[in-house]
Amino acid sequence: MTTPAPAADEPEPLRPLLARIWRDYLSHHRTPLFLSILCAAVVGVMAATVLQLLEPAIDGLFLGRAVTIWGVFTVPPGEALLAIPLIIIGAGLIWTAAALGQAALVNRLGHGIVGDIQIKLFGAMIRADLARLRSQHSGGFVSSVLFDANLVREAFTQGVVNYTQHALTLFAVLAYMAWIDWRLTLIVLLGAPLIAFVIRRFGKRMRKATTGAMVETSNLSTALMENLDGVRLIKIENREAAEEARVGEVVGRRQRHVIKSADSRAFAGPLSNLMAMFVVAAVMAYAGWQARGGEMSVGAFAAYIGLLMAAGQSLRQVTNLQTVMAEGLTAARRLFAALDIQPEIREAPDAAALPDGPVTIGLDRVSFAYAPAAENVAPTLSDISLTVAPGETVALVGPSGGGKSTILSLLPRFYDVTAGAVTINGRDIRELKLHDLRAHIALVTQEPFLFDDTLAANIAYGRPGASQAEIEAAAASAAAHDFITALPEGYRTRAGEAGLRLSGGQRQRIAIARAFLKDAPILLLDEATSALDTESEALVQAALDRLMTGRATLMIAHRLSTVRNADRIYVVEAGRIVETGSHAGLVKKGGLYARLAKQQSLDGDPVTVASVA
Ligand SMILES: Nc1ncnc2c1ncn2[C@@H]1O[C@H](COP(=O)(O)OP(=O)(O)OP(=O)(O)O)[C@@H](O)[C@H]1O
Repeated sequence: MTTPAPAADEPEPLRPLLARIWRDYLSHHRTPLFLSILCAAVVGVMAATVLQLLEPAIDGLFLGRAVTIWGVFTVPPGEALLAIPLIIIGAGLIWTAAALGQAALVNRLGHGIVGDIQIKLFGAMIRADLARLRSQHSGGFVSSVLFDANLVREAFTQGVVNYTQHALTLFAVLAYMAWIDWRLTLIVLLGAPLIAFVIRRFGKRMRKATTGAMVETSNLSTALMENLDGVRLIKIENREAAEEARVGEVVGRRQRHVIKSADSRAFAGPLSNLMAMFVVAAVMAYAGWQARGGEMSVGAFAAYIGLLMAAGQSLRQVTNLQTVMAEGLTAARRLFAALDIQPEIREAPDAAALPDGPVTIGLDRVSFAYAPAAENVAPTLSDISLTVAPGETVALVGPSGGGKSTILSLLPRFYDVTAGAVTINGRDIRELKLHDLRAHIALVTQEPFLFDDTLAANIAYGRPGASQAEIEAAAASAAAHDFITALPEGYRTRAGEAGLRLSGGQRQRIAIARAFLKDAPILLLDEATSALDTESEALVQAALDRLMTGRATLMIAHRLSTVRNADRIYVVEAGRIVETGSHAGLVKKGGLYARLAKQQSLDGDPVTVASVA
């Protein structure tokens, strides 16, 4: 239920990670990236440049001296009143244009990258092996797609673009400061590592806290989804308050991490400010003492202090970036780890096409285990052999947990066999194109899944280009047309999570219509009628009988009444086939099947052993 915490302290392979972010995401957007860095550079330099104007402004405007602007233009005393405001407006316009350009470019780039990551992540998730998807709660994926991708964006915007801006501001400010008084600047530079040290310490704490918050966000998303999925159970067991408390705990844990991280971020500011104030005080004392001796003008003094404050600000930003970067890189590591897991069920490079037409299915001495073989643990399936020819219906029956559903899931390669082979027309399915294999199979399960889309789209899910006439013909064959047309919006009625709630039998008939439309030569039925009442079952069974005609059908049924007409019945117990034959033959044999049939007749099942025998 909980997502394993990414190890916060394990060494980060930073270079390959950054190289990959560059290769996979940034390098596709070189021009906007270059432009945004250029804009950031202009913003950075402008911030320092405007501050530097303080010196000529004060000296020119208040003291009426001739001043030199940026060491280049000399302004006579009478013109400073006009020149300096005009220069400030000019610099302000450039600054603003660059800042606007930077924001627009970074927003597009950053969110574009988030989109790229989200699409890639979803692609990897939907192509992942069923075994892997089953082993992880979907809440973890949701939180990764929604939140982790954004952390990477923040690292990019803050890290790449803001870093450039603040680093350049810092560099330009220090250069101006050195230009005004290099000795003083040297003293200031000696104080800088102290501020950096304080900020780094907080950064480390913050990084730890944000890693924790990331894990708890994923747990929260899991808890929320689980509660929505299990809402009926929660209500019937009166567990609302208990669930509230459980989610409250996760929220609380997440909150603690988030507060710690926010505290570190917030405390680092004032504390480094305090340090900066010490430096400013020292500079004031020294500069004031120098000014007395006439070695520093008032303007230069004011500009120096202004620049010093700006330097403190930029230094704080630059040092703070490492926390954002650490956060983003931790998220990137998680994302890349998820993206890098290659599905084990893959198509062979020289996979053969499977032509359309009837097929024969075979299982040839198949063994299978969900987990890697361990001592003293029997595999889920052992030595299973069976065949289904075109037009034949073969049934799997047996006690719960025997392995029937597992056999079915081997055919579309949801899992691959551990030993033996599943074949189609005598050819191992691992040698076939995966797309062709699955295109040859229609699957109808006990609880068919409907998307939150129209009924027409749900029926045509396996054949998106199907015409309305084809959809209606399939629905008619599945005994679904009449109930669909009786709905106010007919085929345009929305079904699925937020749409119309259909009865079990109706959903089943939509699934059968889907299978009719797919018109695949292999039909897999996994307890397709066991959830239905007798009346629904009769309708669905009639539809299924029509669907099975001419196809190779492998079906699982708990109610033996539904397998009575099967060409062959395989009785599966503890992963092995223990009996094979027709209904009548197996009843006569007096083995496990006969016992099951007897049990069901005692339970009032409509088919009794006597009625068949
Ligand atoms: N995804 C899975 N991972 C690990 N073990 C599994 C998985 N699915 C099923 N099993 C195990 O494999 C065995 C066979 O299960 P399977 O669902 O194939 O039986 P079944 O005969 O279809 O049962 P039922 O009639 O109750 O549906 C069971 O012991 C089950 O616990």
